[in-house]
Order: sequence, then C-alpha cells, then structure tokens
Amino acid sequence: MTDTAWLGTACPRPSETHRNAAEARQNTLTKPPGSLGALERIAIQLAALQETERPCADNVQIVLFAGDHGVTAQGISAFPSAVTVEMLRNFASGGAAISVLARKLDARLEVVDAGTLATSEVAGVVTDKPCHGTRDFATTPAMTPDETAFAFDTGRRAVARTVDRGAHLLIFGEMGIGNTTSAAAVAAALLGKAANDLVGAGTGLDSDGIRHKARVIDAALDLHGLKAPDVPAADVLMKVGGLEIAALAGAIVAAAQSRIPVLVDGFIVTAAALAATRLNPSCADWLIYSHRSSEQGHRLILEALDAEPLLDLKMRLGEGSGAAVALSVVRLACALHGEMATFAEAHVSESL
Ligand SMILES: Cc1cc2ncn([C@H]3O[C@H](COP(=O)(O)O)[C@@H](O)[C@H]3O)c2cc1C
Ligand SMILES: O=C(O)c1cccnc1
Repeated sequence: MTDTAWLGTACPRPSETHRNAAEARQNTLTKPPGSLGALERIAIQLAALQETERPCADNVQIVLFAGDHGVTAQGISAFPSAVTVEMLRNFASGGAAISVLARKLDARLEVVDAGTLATSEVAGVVTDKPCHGTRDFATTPAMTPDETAFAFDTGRRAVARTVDRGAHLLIFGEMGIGNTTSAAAVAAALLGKAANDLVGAGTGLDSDGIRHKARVIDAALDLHGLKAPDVPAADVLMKVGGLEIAALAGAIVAAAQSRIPVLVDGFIVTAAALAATRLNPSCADWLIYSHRSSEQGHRLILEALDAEPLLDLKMRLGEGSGAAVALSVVRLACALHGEMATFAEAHVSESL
C-alpha cells in the first residue's frame, strides 16, 4: 500500500516581505500605477513566491501526464481511446501542439505515461503507471485505493525529477481520451453541482452527445455516492477520476511543497487543481491560472477557485497548451517588472 500522508504536508507561505517590496516597486515604475493590470498582479505574486524583488520565468519545465479511461466504453468522446497512445508517439517525435510550443518557448517537455493502455514503453516517454487505463466508472470505481495512491506518487516523482533542474515555474499538461468526462465528474462531485453544469463538447461531441455525457456522469455520481457533501477528494478521484488526473493533483501539491509555482492549464488541469486544493488547501497560493478554456464547465471551476485567468483565446485542447501560450505573457510581466525604469531613474514627474 502506497502512503498518501505526504499530500497533507503544508506548503510554504508566500513571502509578504517580497510581495510588499514588489508592489512598492511596481508603483515606482514609469507608468500610471495599476496600468499594467494583471501583469502587475502576476509579477507581484511571483515575487512573493520566488522570494525575490525581480521574479523570473525563464527556466520552465512542462510535464504532461497521459492516461486512458474505461468510461470511453460509454461513448463519451468523439475520438477513440487509441488516440491517447498514438499521441504519446507524436509528443515524443515533436509533432504535437505542446511539442511545438515547448520548442518555441525553450521549455523542457517531459511526457509521463501515468496509465495509458500502452503495453510496452514508448520511446522518449517516462513510464510510471500502476495499471493500463482505469475501469469504466459507469459500473465500478475507476481505480483501487492503491492505484490512486500510486498515481499521486507518479505526480510527486515527476516534480522530484525537476527540482534539481532549478525550474522557476512548472506547467502540467494532460492527454487522455475521455478525460473531460472524468474531469467533469470530479468537479461536479467536489463542487456539489449537476453534471449538466460541467460537461462540454470535449474533443467535439454534438449536443446529443453532451447530453448523454451528462447522463453518464449523473448516474455515476449516484452509483458511487458522490452527491453527498464533503466526500474526500481522494475518494472522488478514485471513483470517477483518472490516473493522469490523480497524477496531476499529486504533482500540483508536490510542486507547491517544493516552492515551485504552477501555471495552471485548462479544464482538466484546473479540475485536478481543484482536487489538489481539497487534498491540501495550502497549495492554492502557488497556482497561477493561465487561460479560460472554451470547455463549458471551466468557468464554474475557475469561479470556485476564485481564479482570474490571464487569457481567453477560446482554446480547448489541453496538453498544457493554454498555459504554454500564457507563459509568454508571464515572461513579459517579469521583464516589465524587472527592467522598466523608475520615475527617479528616468527623471519623469510623478502623479500630482
Ligand atoms: C488528436 C487529439 C489530440 C489531443 N490533445 C489533447 N486532447 C484533449 O482531448 C482529450 C479529452 O477530450 P474527450 O474527453 O472528448 O476525449 C484529452 O486527451 C485532451 O488532452 C486531444 C484530443 C485529440 C483527439
Ligand atoms: O480545456 C481543456 O483542458 C480541454 C478541453 C477540451 C478537451 N481537452 C482539453
């Protein structure tokens, strides 16, 4: 039995001293105070987390967790499960969206098979899984307690591999046909909302398909007793989550415990972040929200997390792609914060 006690270890608090210093610096830069909007907020948050007056997001690691979902047997995705493993090869050979973004951003990309149906190792992919895909949660819990604990640890091990590389920021992505259904089920259970409020088109379901997806989730929440209030997040993940979603939740907690800020991607990673904040509320300080996905339920999860994402580009891909695109904005926020001249340095008159 894998121990999950580590998930509860408190994450460090952001430095108020550095937050105050960064805020003070923003107000001395040659611009009307507050005029850089969210860019100021992000630079100040990062300064507090990195315990510096000049935050930085140059050294970035992207970790993508992949897993397969038994619930695909219910016809809840527009694509077949085989795509998950096919995409593993595409990530490794550099042709996926996140592969291109990682190259252009000069960020390292590690792909972890956290539980796909692949029966042998895929070249260029780290294999760290307790089983091959989850069970169909329409009929039985998706995972056993041991598989869930293993998946949390998969996330922790991925973060441990990056700590020595000195990453300023982590981005987590995911790949798993069927995982918008699992993510919606997890979020519906944790938020006490109807499945209908959290489902969306995923890879491209039509409105009948979306209604069917909601019915599958709704029935599963009944079956597993997840409409009751205050079901522990680990139970929710075990019953209707996924191996890559539990790995994401474990990785988010582990990153915060290791003092590494996380740039949170779209619908699925945000559902995992919601679970992570239930597993360990102190990790919330370490999360920066990158974008609002056009997957319908994302808005509700973001609201529950009190999150204001940086971008809304109508993206709905996953893989960490929204966070990767927002990384450019974060980097520019850091550059402005660190490199703009102050009123005194530039001999510019301050406000009346
Ligand atoms: C070629 C392809 C590449 C992807 N990359 C991410 N996803 C995204 O779509 C999947 C979730 O949608 P659903 O729940 O509808 O299956 C996940 O793998 C997610 O990462 C992809 C989907 C496809 C088809
Ligand atoms: O926003 C996401 O993460 C997302 C949305 C649809 C499909 N896959 C991922």
